[in-house]
Amino acid sequence: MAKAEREIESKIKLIDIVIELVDARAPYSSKNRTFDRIIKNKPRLIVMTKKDLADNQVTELWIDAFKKQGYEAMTVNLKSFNEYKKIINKCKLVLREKMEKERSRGLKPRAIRAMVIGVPNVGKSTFINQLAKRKAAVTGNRPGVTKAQQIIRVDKDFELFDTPGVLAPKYTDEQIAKNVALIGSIKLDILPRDDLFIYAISYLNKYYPSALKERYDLSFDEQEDWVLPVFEQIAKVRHLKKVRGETDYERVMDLFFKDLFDGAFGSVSWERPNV
Ligand SMILES: Nc1nc2c(ncn2[C@@H]2O[C@H](COP(=O)(O)OP(=O)(O)OP(=O)(O)O)[C@@H](O)[C@H]2O)c(=O)[nH]1
Repeated sequence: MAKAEREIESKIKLIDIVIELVDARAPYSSKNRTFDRIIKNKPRLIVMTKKDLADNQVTELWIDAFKKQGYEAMTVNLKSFNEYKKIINKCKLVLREKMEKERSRGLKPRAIRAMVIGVPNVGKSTFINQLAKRKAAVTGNRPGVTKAQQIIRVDKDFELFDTPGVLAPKYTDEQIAKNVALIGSIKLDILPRDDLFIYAISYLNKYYPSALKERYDLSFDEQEDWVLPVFEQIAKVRHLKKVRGETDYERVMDLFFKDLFDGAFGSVSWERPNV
């Protein structure tokens, strides 16, 4: 087992609940399934971040899908004031029965201890910093917690490790690599740019045709030979200069990806659950 995995595994033993952050725009692709092996049966809350950038209807489908798999799931916009509190409240709710049982057995009331995990760029630091800003992190000098391990005590009922568990997504699957690139979590150059461009345009045409129409006055039939006409149309609408009489395809792709990351197509989810 790799060092990062071993570290996460040893911390998991010390906590009551894992908060697994995934990106709402691609909740499957922005998960690393190694976490499942490490976490095993520990209570887990799946939090889909970046709710504001995703398609609400699709996010609702994902919440249902995760619940069907037996997970607690919710979505948040961590950029919205105080929304992180919903995560804490949900953790408390998920563990209410367990904590009540402990109390009824005569155990001393104690805070729930949680840990955040996720692949890069899903909002782990944003969430942890929001908690840390309000409360000083205290070095854990309790049993089982190493000196270097910092714990943020949010209130008397909730504590959080200040360092998240991070694992990179697995890019072995090309579809996962595409989705993770399209949500901006990895550099685009992991894949041939034109493949990614064609995939993204085709996906938008299928699921968000009005976004393409609005931005580029573009609509096309997948059955027809559409790729070159799409390049031409984007170049025309955006008044791109021709280079030696030819459309500058690289510039078209630059423009498209800039538009994409600037949110020009509105709220877009890049994957849907298999329902
Ligand atoms: N729009 C939006 N942006 C968010 C949200 N949550 C996080 N972000 C942004 O996403 C980017 C990545 O957030 P981080 O908190 O750095 O993510 P991380 O998981 O700690 O990333 P690593 O440090 O790479 O592991 C930042 O630009 C955040 O401002 C959200 O709910 N909505």
